[in-house]
Amino acid sequence: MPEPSGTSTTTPPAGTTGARIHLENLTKTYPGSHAPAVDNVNMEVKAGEIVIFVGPSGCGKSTTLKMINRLIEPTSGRIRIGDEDVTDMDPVRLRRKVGYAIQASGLFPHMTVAQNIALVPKMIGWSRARVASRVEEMLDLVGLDPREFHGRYPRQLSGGQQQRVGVARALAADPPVLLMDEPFGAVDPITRDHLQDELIRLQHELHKTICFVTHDFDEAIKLGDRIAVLRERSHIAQFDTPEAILTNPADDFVSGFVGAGAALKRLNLSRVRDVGVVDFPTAGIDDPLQDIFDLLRNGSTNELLLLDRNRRPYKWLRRGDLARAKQSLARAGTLVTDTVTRDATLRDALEAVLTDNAGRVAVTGRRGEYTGVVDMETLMNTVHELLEADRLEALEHQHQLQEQRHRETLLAQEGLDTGEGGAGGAA
Ligand SMILES: Nc1ncnc2c1ncn2[C@@H]1O[C@H](COP(=O)(O)OP(=O)(O)OP(=O)(O)O)[C@@H](O)[C@H]1O
Repeated sequence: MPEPSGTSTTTPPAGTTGARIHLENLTKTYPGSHAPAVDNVNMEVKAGEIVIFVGPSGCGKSTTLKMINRLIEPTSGRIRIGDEDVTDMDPVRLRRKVGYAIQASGLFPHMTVAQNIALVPKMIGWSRARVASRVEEMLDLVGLDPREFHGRYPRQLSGGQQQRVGVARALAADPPVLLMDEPFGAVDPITRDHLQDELIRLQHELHKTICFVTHDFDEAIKLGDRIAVLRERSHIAQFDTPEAILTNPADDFVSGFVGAGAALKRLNLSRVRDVGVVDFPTAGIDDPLQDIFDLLRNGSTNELLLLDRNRRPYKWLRRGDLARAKQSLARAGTLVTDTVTRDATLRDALEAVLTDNAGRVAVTGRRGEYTGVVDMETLMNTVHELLEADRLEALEHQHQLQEQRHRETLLAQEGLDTGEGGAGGAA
């Protein structure tokens, strides 16, 4: 279960979960073009999964995405959402089913945050009261305090906050499907990382079906349940899990996309919650000084983590720091500068651990409260295990391919056609 929400309501919205998307022979030829921009795409996105479209610039990612909510009308082919053929559906009705988030500029600058979020619910005729409460609920969901952000204009928000509002707006009418077109393309790398973590957290709560376009393969690995690597005209080069694409790229085109450093990229596929988060001795900032002294002097530990009044990690305190403490902890210890959540990737955790002097990082819950610690040793062991498992899987796959080829050769010698095709990836 997700941890409770931070600001007001604590129960996640009992909302609509995802619906299957089915693209059948979907084609778009822009007026005046000879060749199609998207050519005969067939793809099934399962209910509740995140599928990422990656591929070179101009290969047709956005066109494919925008045909799903008919911002671009297909030239031919069909789109199904759930059991319904939406190819000819009234676009206003369709947009009730499909939320859409783009880069921050997608917010209307002359409308407040609340007005931006209320847009689609109003358009589809929700009552004023229902819209108002939905706006509050959505702001809360994306981690913005409704009291503070309700009446602000987009220009009064940071890039990351604008992006959160964009996601809130896309989800406001509770659509089963969410389309995201490079939503985090315009923010700095750190904010981007946080927004990605937020999306993962949201998805744990909401289980929407999400199609997400990005240029960034690392982002694809981090967010995708499956990745569609597209070549020109949206032809599917490989459509598979991040693990499969990293360990068994279908061809040179896909390998080129995976790029160097597959081992490091592998770290983006596992999360802190998948490794052993260990307990660490802690004390509260208001605990009697003597108790803290005693714990460090007599206990089995020579270091502890001091928590603030909200149980957030505050300082690392070593036995040697006590000499400087005198009657107060104000000047003793080392401030905690970095923490990770349980949804952070191992890559984020490794980075935090590498920049920490003592080689560990505190893990926090939704409201920043302490939940444990990850250290270098745990990370190293996990990474070795992961890479070894990948290696064995790749060997097994190679072995299977060799056997298949061998079988085909034998059958061909017997004069029989096997009819087995190559190793395709498309659904
Ligand atoms: N409105 C349009 N009229 C004509 N051609 C278009 C139009 N929009 C896109 N195209 C062309 O269609 C092809 C696919 O464009 P699309 O924007 O879908 O690609 P993309 O993969 O999303 O690109 P990028 O990664 O650069 O955003 C490109 O060759 C583009 O020039």
